[in-house]
Amino acid sequence: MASTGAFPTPLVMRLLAASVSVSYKAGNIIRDILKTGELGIIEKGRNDLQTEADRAAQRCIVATLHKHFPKVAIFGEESLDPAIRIPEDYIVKDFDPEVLSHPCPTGYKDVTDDQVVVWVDPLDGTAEFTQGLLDHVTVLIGVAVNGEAKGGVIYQPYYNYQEGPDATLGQCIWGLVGLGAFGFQPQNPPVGKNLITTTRSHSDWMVTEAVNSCEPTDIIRVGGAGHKVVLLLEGKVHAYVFASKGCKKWDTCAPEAVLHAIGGHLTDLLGKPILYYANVQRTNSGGVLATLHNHQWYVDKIPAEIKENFISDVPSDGMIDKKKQLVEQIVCFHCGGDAGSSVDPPEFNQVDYSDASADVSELSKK
Ligand SMILES: Nc1ncnc2c1ncn2[C@@H]1O[C@H](COP(=O)(O)O)[C@@H](OP(=O)(O)O)[C@H]1O
Ligand SMILES: [Mg+2]
Ligand SMILES: [Mg+2]
Ligand SMILES: [Mg+2]
Repeated sequence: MASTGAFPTPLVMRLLAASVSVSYKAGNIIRDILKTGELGIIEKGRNDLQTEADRAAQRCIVATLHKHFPKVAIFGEESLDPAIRIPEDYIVKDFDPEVLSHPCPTGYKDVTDDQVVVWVDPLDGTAEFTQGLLDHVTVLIGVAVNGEAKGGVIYQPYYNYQEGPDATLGQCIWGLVGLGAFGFQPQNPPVGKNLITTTRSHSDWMVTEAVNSCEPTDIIRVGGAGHKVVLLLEGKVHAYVFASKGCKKWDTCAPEAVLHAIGGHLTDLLGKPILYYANVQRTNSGGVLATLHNHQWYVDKIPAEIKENFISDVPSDGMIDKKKQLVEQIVCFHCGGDAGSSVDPPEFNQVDYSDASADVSELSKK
């Protein structure tokens, strides 16, 4: 693995490099499962589906990152059956050389395991995936540092799929706040329009009302938080407005980091930051608002009657630490680390690594 001369490669860069590499594998797994036609759909709740592709991709990503970074807290969307064994080839050994070729921004050089939380959405846009709207699907791996979204990987497994059966599928976008974002062509949205994207499968009157209050010239209803942020990155929309508590931390961590890395913003509807500490509530109770430019204009456009239905992660007195104590106590999962950790949050997938015998112990050393 590359390192910076006599100094070991900093944790954040290694995490991002491993996340980029494993996102390609997760994309392969998703495409292979779709080809079998056996999606194994489970209804987790109302309008909330899980497929075998969600399950398998999460196993691959979490097992890989856990193997390389055993002391980092990793939270995935899906609750998984711990009895299911993970195939050996799900453990990806590579660390993306392109990521490692970049210098680590100064602020991350001393970041330690306990300051990092990884948020994994193995397949964002599941509803659309089951309906064949494949370009709405992304794999999201977000790296939070001290509770803030800083690094992100957005892998699009079906990028290019309109080009026909011989096209090479997939695009990996990644970014780190302070370094930049890579793997796509940044574009500014068209002048003289106000294109707003929002959910296509989780809408209600408040979602629509909030979009309308932002004076859209066009409304683009598509699936996936990751996909909607890609539309922002590519200059296809001006804002992503979602007045709902339906998105979770794994939906927004990676997209927020990539967007922020090129100067954009992803906040709640009140314009307050979304927090990504290990013990923060999973739900984005403040809704989601993302833009590349003019963020405050959109915050100001959301009517007070809508805003009052949403609760920021950051309390009005700005005391984040106090708020942290108020959230439901969830003991963070530090594999092989903190001996006091006895309870896994329900969202954390409990995986069986016994078949995953790839020897990556050298790589996890600092
Ligand atoms: N009401 C709701 N219930 C459950 N999940 C919701 C939801 N609203 C949004 N989400 C989740 O937020 C993500 C983006 O939603 P949307 O595509 O509607 O914009 C999706 O992630 P997943 O597809 O990873 O589950 C979706 O499931
Ligand atoms: Mg889901
Ligand atoms: Mg999602
Ligand atoms: Mg998902």
